[in-house]
Amino acid sequence: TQSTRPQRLLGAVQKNATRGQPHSVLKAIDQFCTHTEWAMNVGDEKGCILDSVVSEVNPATVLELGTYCGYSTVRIASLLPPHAKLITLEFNPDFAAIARQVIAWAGLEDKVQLVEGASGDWIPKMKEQFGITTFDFVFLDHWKDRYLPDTKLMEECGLLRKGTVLLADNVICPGTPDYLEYIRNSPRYKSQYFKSHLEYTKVEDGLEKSVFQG
Ligand SMILES: Nc1ncnc2c1ncn2CCCCCNC(=O)c1cc(-c2ccc(F)cc2)cc(O)c1O
Ligand SMILES: [Mg+2]
Repeated sequence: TQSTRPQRLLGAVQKNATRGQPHSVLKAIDQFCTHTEWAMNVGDEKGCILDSVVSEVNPATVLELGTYCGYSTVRIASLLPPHAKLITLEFNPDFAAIARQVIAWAGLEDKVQLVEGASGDWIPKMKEQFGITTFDFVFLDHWKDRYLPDTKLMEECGLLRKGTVLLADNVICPGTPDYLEYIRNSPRYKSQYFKSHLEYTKVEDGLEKSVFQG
């Protein structure tokens, strides 16, 4: 039977990366996606911007919306302080199964809790299920038409505090126009656009960093 792209990506990690070395996992995925098959990981160019924002925030609690194969999960978790926790939500069980193995290969399973399900269902349950009061950092990389409703949902559920940083992928390509309009015009956020390119291409894309003002 035919393998899927995530299965082929995992194979490239197991073949070319060293267990317990997150940077080698990222390098293996980026090489696979550059030379063999494009895949919708945040990639190395936007990944460096992600790294700088995560390092600046130094978060104890992280929420990632949209795990896919776990590339950005590994990227973020490898920068977290010892007792920090990253919760990542993935809707697609096949993607989640691959991501678990990629995260394990990087040796980061103790910092990561991968939850299968839709963001809209899980965001209201974060406090009771995981003992989270608020998130220090949120990476939005799931369905582009869920960025806005889920941000409003996080506000309503009291998951954001003064200073929480939201970082949104793909605000240009595929694009999240309603989210950008809201977040850039809301007095409750201070936003900044980081111009970059769609992973592994020359197409323009970028990340929007927004700080919740409380
Ligand atoms: N927990 C949850 N709740 C709701 N939805 C959930 C979810 N967990 C997952 N999903 C469902 C997300 C599915 C993947 C989202 N990402 C994308 O759709 C995406 C697409 C491109 C792209 C760009 C140009 C092209 F020509 C083609 C594709 C690039 C990217 O960086 C992308 O992140
Ligand atoms: Mg993305």
